[in-house]
Amino acid sequence: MSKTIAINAGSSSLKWQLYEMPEETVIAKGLIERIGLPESVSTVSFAGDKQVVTKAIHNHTEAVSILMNDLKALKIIEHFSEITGTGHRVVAGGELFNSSVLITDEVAKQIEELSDLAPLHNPANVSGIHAFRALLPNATHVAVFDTAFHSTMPPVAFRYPVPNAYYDQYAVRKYGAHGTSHMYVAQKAADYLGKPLDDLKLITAHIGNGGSLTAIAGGKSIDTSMGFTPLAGIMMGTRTGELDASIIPYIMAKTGITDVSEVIDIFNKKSGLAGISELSSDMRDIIKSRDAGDEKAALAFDMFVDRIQKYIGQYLAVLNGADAIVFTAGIGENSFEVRKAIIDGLSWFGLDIDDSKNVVGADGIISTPNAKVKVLVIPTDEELVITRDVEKFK
Ligand SMILES: Nc1ncnc2c1ncn2[C@@H]1O[C@H](COP(=O)(O)OP(=O)(O)O)[C@@H](O)[C@H]1O
Ligand SMILES: CC(=O)OP(=O)(O)O
Ligand SMILES: [Mg+2]
Repeated sequence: MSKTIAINAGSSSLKWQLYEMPEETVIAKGLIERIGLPESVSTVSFAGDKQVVTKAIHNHTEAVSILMNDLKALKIIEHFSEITGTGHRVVAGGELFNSSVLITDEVAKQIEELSDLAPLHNPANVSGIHAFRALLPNATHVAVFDTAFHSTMPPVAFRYPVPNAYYDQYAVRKYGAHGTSHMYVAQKAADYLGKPLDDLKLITAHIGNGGSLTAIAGGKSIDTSMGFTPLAGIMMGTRTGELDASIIPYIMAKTGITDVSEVIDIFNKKSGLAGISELSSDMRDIIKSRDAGDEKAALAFDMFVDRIQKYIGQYLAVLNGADAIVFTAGIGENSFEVRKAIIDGLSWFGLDIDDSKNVVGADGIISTPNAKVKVLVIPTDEELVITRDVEKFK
C-alpha cells in the first residue's frame, strides 16, 4: 500500500486527488477553482467532511502552497513521506513526449522549455513539479501529457497548410490537449453503450474553462480542436479559439500595440466569454447575467454554443457519422443549459436530447431512445488516469 497524489493544474483551477494505491481508493481530494478571479474557492473533501474556503488565490504557485498546507493541517497525512508517488498533468509535450515519463531534472527543464506550446499551463505544471520534487525527494514523480493521446492523429489532421519548412524545422503542427480526459470518457462511453471501443465513432466534448472537442475512431484520436497551443478551436472562458491570423497585425496597427506577445496575451486571457460579456470568464456568471437580461452575456453564451456546434458538424464529417457525443468537464458535466442549446440545434443530424435526463447531476445517456446519435454526460477523471500512469513507474 502506498499513497499517490495526482495534480491537475488547469487554466483556472488546480484539482488534486490523493489515492491509496493500487486499490485506487480516494483518500482525499481538492478543487481550487476560479484562480485569478475574485472569490477563488478551495474545497477539500476528506473522511466524509467537506471544507470550503473562499478567498483570493492569485496564481497556481499559491494554489500549490494551499494544497500542501491542507494535507498536513487537515491531518490527511501525518508525514509527507507517506506519499510515494506524484503524478503531474502537463499540457504540452510537443513532439518530445508521446507517453508519460519519470521526471528528472532534464525532463523538468524540457517541460519548462515547451511553455511556448502551452503558455497558460506548462509554467503552472512546472511550479507543481518543482514544489513536490523539493518536498518529496524520494518519491516517484511522473509527468502525464495532455498531448499524448493525440499522437495518433494522421498528418492530414495535424499538419497546417503552411510551407513545409515550418513543420520540418520547427515542428509547427497541431498537438491538441485534454488527452487524458478524452481518452477516459471515450472508454467510459463504450461501457455505457455496451460496445467495444474499437467499434465506435465518438465525438468527445471536454468543455471547461479551456475546452476541446475530439473525433475518436476505434479509441484513437483522429482530430481535435486545440492546435499548436490551447488557444485554438472553440471559444473558451478567456480564449478566442479559432480566428483569422490577419487580425493580429491589423489590431497592432490600429491600437499601437507594438509587441505581438501582448496581442496573444489578450487573445489568451481577455477574450472568449470574458471578452464578449465584459463580465466574467465563468459560465455560471454568464448564465446568471443572461437570465437577468444582460445582452452581452446572452451573446457570449450564444457564440460559445455556436462554435461547439460547428466543431460537432466538422467531426461528424471527419468521422463520416458518429455513434455518440460525450459531454465532460466543468461546463459539459454541469450545464444542462449549454448541452441543450448545443443539441437542440443539431436535430437534423439525428440528435435528440431527453429533457427529463438532461438535468443537474446527469450521468450517462441523456438522449431519447430514438436518437440516431446518442448523447452522454460522463464526469471526467483526469486524476485517476494520471495516478494509474504513476503506478507504472513504481
Ligand atoms: N453548475 C455549473 N453550471 C455551469 N457551469 C459550471 C458549473 N460548474 C462549473 N461550471 C463551469 O466550468 C468551468 C470550469 O471548468 P473546469 O473543467 O473546472 O476548468 P479548467 O479548464 O480550469 O480545468 C467554468 O466556466 C465554470 O463556470
Ligand atoms: C489545455 C487546457 O485548456 O486545459 P484547461 O481546460 O484545464 O485549462
Ligand atoms: Mg481542466
